Amino acid sequence: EENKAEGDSGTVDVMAPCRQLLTELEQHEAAWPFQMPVNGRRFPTYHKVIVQPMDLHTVKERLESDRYKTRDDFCADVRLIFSNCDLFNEDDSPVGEAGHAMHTFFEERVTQLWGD
Ligand SMILES: Cc1ncccc1N[C@@H](C)c1cnc2ccsc2c1
Repeated sequence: EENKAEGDSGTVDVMAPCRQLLTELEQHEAAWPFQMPVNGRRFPTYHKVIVQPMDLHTVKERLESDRYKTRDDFCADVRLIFSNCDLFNEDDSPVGEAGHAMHTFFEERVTQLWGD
């Protein structure tokens, strides 16, 4: 869906880079723990510790339903995935290591795309 902003040459899709970056995150080899919401039955303490769960599928649904008005809104939800991961998982655990790898990759791409 095109963004409503009118440039001089028609609409400008300001969220296109976010969709591209989300696809790269989904395809990353370390994305496996973050594709879908954490299952509370498999991890009964998770929702006691993590007050705002987030995952890549939820980010995709929000992006596709125009819930993000700026790229900062998008980045804040993606960063929530990694802060939740840091809080619940040991650094030297498989999920913890995957979270660090994904977070490093994400911040490097944010700098390349938006360079601020
Ligand atoms: C990101 C995260 N944080 C804390 C706990 C879980 C997870 N991920 C889930 C998908 C997950 C992560 N690892 C395993 C291993 C067997 S089932 C399963 C499910």
